Amino acid sequence: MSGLTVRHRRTTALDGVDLDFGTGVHGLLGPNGAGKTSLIRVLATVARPTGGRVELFGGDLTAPRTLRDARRRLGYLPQDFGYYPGFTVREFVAYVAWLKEMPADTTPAAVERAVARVGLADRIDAKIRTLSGGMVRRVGIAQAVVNAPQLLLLDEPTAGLDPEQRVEFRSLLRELGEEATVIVSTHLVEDVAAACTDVTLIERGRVAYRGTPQSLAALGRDGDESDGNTTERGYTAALRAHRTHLTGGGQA
Ligand SMILES: Nc1ncnc2c1ncn2[C@@H]1O[C@H](COP(=O)(O)OP(=O)(O)OP(=O)(O)O)[C@@H](O)[C@H]1O
Repeated sequence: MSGLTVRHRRTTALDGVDLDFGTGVHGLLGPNGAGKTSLIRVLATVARPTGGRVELFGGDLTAPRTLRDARRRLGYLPQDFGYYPGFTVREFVAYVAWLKEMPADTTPAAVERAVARVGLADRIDAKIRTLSGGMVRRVGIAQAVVNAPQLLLLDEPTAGLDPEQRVEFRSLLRELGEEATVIVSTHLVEDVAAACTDVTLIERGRVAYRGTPQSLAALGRDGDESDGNTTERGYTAALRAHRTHLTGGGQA
């Protein structure tokens, strides 16, 4: 994407963002309201940019053919994902597969595979309304991966997962990132450190930092240990540097 701009009335959510993403797990970090969701929504083709250019799978997103092709090839877990509580897990994931125009003959096996990947095989025929919040979140991840997407967009996927599930989920992320482009927004710096191949820090609609989790951690290596781990301190240092830069140096 180049010059990507998203405005909501008078708020500028993204302000001329240039980024490209290849295979791997890309973490999007940033404070509340930084613009992470706006970025993911554009890539998921559910929001139209106000300005700039976005290419997905080699085509410009404004072309109807690219748009339709992209929708089949991507997986998306929104922050608040809508589902039908009366559907079973199997029915819901199969419904999403149908929306993505997956071939009917391969759908049942793909649904079972996706549900097994998130550790819900034993609840596949349970109605979603009977599941816990963390399990519903995992159904959200299953529906996002059912079509083995080449681009997987996850907005706060670890919210509501317990620590054990988070650890399992990170290993699923690493596995998915071996073959696909995975973009994951999170507030949890530890998710980034554990699962991401690179990290992009968004602040006030701009890219404040991009690098590996290791290089982000290096920024926080010299800090006070009572101020969190090195990645958290690196995050704070990168944000601070960006804010200083925005205000013309030294006055922030
Ligand atoms: N539909 C909307 N209408 C008006 N303003 C919006 C809308 N969606 C987002 N915004 C504003 O755009 C900015 C960026 O929001 P966005 O949701 O992209 O941030 P975020 O980084 O995902 O935040 P969070 O971590 O809180 O989810 C914020 O100032 C937000 O208030």
